[in-house]
This record gives sequence, structure tokens and C-alpha cells, in this order.
Amino acid sequence: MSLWEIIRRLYPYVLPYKRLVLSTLLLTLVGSLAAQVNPFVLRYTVDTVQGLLDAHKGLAQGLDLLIVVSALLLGKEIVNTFIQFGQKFYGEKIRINVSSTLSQDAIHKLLGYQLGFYSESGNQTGKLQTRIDRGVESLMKLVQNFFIDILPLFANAVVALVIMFTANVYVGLVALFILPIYFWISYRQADKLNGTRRALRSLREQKSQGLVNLIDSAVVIKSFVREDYEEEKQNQLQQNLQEAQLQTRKTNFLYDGLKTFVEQVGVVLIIILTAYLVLDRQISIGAIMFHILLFNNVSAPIRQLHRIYDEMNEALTYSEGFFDILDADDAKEATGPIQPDQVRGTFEICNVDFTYPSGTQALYDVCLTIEEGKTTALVGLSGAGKSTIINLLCKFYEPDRGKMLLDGRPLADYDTHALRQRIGLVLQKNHIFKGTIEENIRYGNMHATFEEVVEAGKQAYLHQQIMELPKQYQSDAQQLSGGQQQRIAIARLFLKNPPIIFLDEPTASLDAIATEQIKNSLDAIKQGRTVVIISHSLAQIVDSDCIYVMKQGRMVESGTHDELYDMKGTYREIFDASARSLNIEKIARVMADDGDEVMDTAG
Ligand SMILES: Nc1ncnc2c1ncn2[C@@H]1O[C@H](COP(=O)(O)OP(=O)(O)OP(=O)(O)O)[C@@H](O)[C@H]1O
Repeated sequence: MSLWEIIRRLYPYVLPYKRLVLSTLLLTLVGSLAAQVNPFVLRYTVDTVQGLLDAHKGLAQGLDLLIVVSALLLGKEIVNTFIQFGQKFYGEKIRINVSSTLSQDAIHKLLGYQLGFYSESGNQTGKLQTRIDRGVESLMKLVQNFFIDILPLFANAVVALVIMFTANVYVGLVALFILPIYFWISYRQADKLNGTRRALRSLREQKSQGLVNLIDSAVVIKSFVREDYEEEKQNQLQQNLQEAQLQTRKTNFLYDGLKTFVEQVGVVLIIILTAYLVLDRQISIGAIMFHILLFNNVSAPIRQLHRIYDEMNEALTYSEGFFDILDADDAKEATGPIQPDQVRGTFEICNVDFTYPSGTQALYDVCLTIEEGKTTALVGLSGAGKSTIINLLCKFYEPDRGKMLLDGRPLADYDTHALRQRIGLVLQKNHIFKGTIEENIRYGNMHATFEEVVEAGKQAYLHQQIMELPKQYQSDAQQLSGGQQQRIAIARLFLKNPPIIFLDEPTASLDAIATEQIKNSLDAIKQGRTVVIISHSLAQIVDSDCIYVMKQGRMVESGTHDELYDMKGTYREIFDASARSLNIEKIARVMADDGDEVMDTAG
């Protein structure tokens, strides 16, 4: 990305603050003029003092001069303080405002992208966050540099150079002659340091990330007695950091020394030239100081040049990744025009193929029908493609090929948000947000009253346990056990109260008692709704109205439990294996010995 391209992209973000920008520019102009007051005042002072001395006058006659000069210098400093404050404050205000708009824009865009966008390489959680943080940070440095460093410093330099030329062309030419050398050294310095700032930061991040990992992995490290190994890994990182830091410092000291030398050569040349011109009676003695101070104003920005150049390079590197996030319009979630008042929930899937963005084909020519008001189960070994079907039904992804209909109309034509409002999704592991239990349950319906939240907690068989916590519904939800967190997700579902429910292994992380309670509770919520359930637990699926069996991305069997059992195919294989793994025979025998009548069910 070129600098021009970045400016073009930032322009709309800066535009709303054009009055601030104009004020900053005005202050910059005034500031650059104020910065030249010292040379003028000093020249005037030296020349006047010289005049007084030549006229054999003393302190008494010079007192007025001292008062005027002091007042002028102090007055200028007061004005300058205000100018600098305004300039920095306005510059910072622009930076902070633009930065938050950019970050917010990135979040807005991200939330609108398909799930596939997040799993693309380079977009995974950590990387995406780094791209946004680094992008915004480096772009903001550019804005900050422009308003706080580049603009004021270069304005000062240009004004000072023009004054030098106006005062004396030869002195102006000497200053101008030094500039390219100075520029060249700064350019070499920036070139040499190119990327080292980035490398240093990356090493520092690795170091701090390494520490976090150490703490997170403490149990594993200790149990495998890998303390020495981990320490050596950290030591290596520290060595690399140390070397990089020393190298950077060395380069900086070397080039800074060179620049100071060249600057001093400039000062010496100006002293020699101005002294010659004074002796030749072409200029006054005060002009020596005058030109040296002006030259100082000219060289000041170039002292900063390598830093500005480096930060600009950084902005060029990181802004590209950042703007790529803003520009990923093809990753936007598709939506359709249908705003359903009601959905009945009959899904028809016909000859559907689907491939994940990573390239894994998960579904091959899949056909199934999910009938409204009934419970449909999806069964199959791990990786068969069951969850993928739910992903497609929720419109998280679009199929490569085939037909998907809801109540007879193409799923793609439904407004995505309206459709999802009518779907309740409970997964094997549900996300619990940082916050209280109440906030987490209320996620199911933001307008629910506290009483409704409590009611949902009761329906999910969680209320009792919540009431035993010290802060009850105000307790930190992330501190709950896996099973309790699962019930939070089920409570959310009760609160959302959707006509369609997708359950993807909803009881996988629950204990036996909780599983039974949740099963009862889910059985209650299933009434009159369209339910699709995925479960490796046979107890969850045997009662389903229809069971679809999947194998390696293909639909291989369908029917009721009895039909599939008799078919002696894949379902029967899975069923028998499950029964064996549960040691059902023995359990049944024990229960039969107890006079229980479970034998029938087990058979
Ligand atoms: N987000 C993803 N990106 C890429 N590939 C994926 C993704 N999710 C699933 N897959 C792949 O798609 C295939 C089907 O996965 P899916 O999760 O649908 O299986 P499943 O039958 O639900 O398995 P399980 O019972 O273990 O949950 C697998 O090969 C899996 O590796």
C-alpha cells in the first residue's frame, strides 16, 4: 500500500474533523512563525548592545533594551505554550477520534462477515486482533506524526530556511547544502533500522506471551518435570531480544553521532561565513547568532527523520492488513428479502455438497427432510458431517451445490437475522460471556425481566444451584462448572423460545443426573417445535420421529429407530457399539436382579 493510498483511505475518517484540522494547520503556521522570534530578538539584542558599547554607553542606557527583550521573549514563550498545547491537543483529538472510528468500523465489518472468514488462515482470533490493533496503531502514529511532528517541524524548517535566504543568500545556500547530506544519513539510518522496531516488538510480545503460557501450562510443565526445558526456551528468547536491542542501540548511536557531526559542520560553516561577512561589514554582528539559531530550526526536523520514516514504513506494512479486513466485502453474510412472520420449520435439503473455506469437503450429495413440529436426529461417527448440516441450516455457510428450502422457499431468500431469531442453537460447548449469570441467560432475550431469567434458570434445572452461590444470579458465569455453563445455554434457549431448535450434543458435558434432568427439560421444550438433535447418546435419539445416519459426509440411512435397527446397517453398528461401550448387558442384569424392569428397554 502506498502512502498516497493510505492518505486517500484515511481522508473520509479525518473529514468530519475538518475544523479541527484547519485549526491545527493555522496553529502550525503561527507556531512556525513564533519559532523564528528568538533569532530576530537575539540579533536585535546583540546589535543594539554592540551599538551601546560603540557609543560608550552602559547598563543604565541598556536597561530599557533588557526589559523590552525579556518581555518579548517571555511573551512569545507564553503564546508558544498555548500554540503548542492547542496543536498537540487538537492533533491528539483528531488521532483519538479517527482511531476509535477505525476500530469501530473494523468491529462492525467483522460482525457482518460469514463464519468462514474467521477460519481463513491469517484471520484466526489472535491474528485478526493483531492485524486490527497494529493497523490502527500504526495508522494513528501516522496521523499523530503528521499533525504533531511532521507538520510543525517542517513548517518551522521551511520558514527558517526562507528567512535565512532572505537575510543572506550565501548563508542560506550553506544551510541548503548541508540538508541533503543530513537527509542521506537519516535515510541510511532508517534503512538500517528498517523493521528492527517491528522485530523488537515481536520479540517482546513473544516474551510476554511466553510468560503467560508458562503460567497457563504450569501443571503440565511440573507434572512432566520440564522446568529446565521451558527455562531454556525463555532464555533463548531473552538472548535474541538482548541482541536485537543492542544492535538497534548501536546503529542509533552511530548515526546520531554522524548527524550531530554534520550538523556541527554546518554550524561551523555558518559561523565562519557569517563572521567573514561581519568583518567585511556586509552584515551586523547579531546576524551570527541569528543564522545559527535559524539553522537549528532547519535541522531540527531532520534529526527526527529516521523515526518518522520508520513509523511511516510501519504504517505502510500494517495498514494493508487492516484495510483488507475493512474491504472483505465478499465475506459479508448473505441475506435475503423474506421477513417471515412465522416459520413452520420444514427444511428440505436436496443434493447438497459443501466444502469449508479451508478446502475440506464435508458434505457429498446430501438429501434429507426435516418435518415441522417433529424431532429429527442426525447420527454418525465423529467427522461424519452432522454439525456441518446445522451450520448450513443456520446459514453460517452456503452450500456449494444443491437445494435448501425452508417451508418451501429457498433458505437463501430468508433474511438471515430474522431466520436466526427463530432458531435456538445449543452446542456441545457453549460460549459463556464474561459477566454475571443473569447477563448470560438474558442473552437469550435482552428484554426479559429478572423473573423471566429466573424462570428460565428453573426450567434448565440450574436455579437451585445458582441460589446456593454467594452472589446468586450476580455470580461470575465463567466460574461455573462445564455442566452448569451448559445449562446456562439451555436457559438462554428457554428465554429465546424459538420455534426451531438445533441441539448439537447438548448433554455431552453433563453428569448423569444433570443429563436426565436436561433430557426431561428438553423433552418439554421440544413439544410443538421443529427439533434437530445430534447426539452420540442413544437415549437422546431413540425416541426421534426420524433418524438420519451419516457416514463420511454422505447420508446413508434414514428411518425410525426400529426400522434402522432392523436394517442391520451403519445405525445398527453404531447402536451395538454404544450398547457394548455402556456395558448395557451388565447394567441390565444388575437392574433385573434388583427387580427392575429395564431388560425390555435394553433389548
Ligand atoms: N470450521 C471448519 N473448517 C474446516 N473444516 C471443518 C470445520 N468444521 C468441520 N470441519 C470438517 O468437516 C468434516 C465434518 O465435520 P462435522 O463437525 O460436521 O462432523 P460431525 O459429524 O459433527 O462430528 P462430531 O460428532 O465429532 O461433532 C470434518 O472432516 C471436519 O474436520
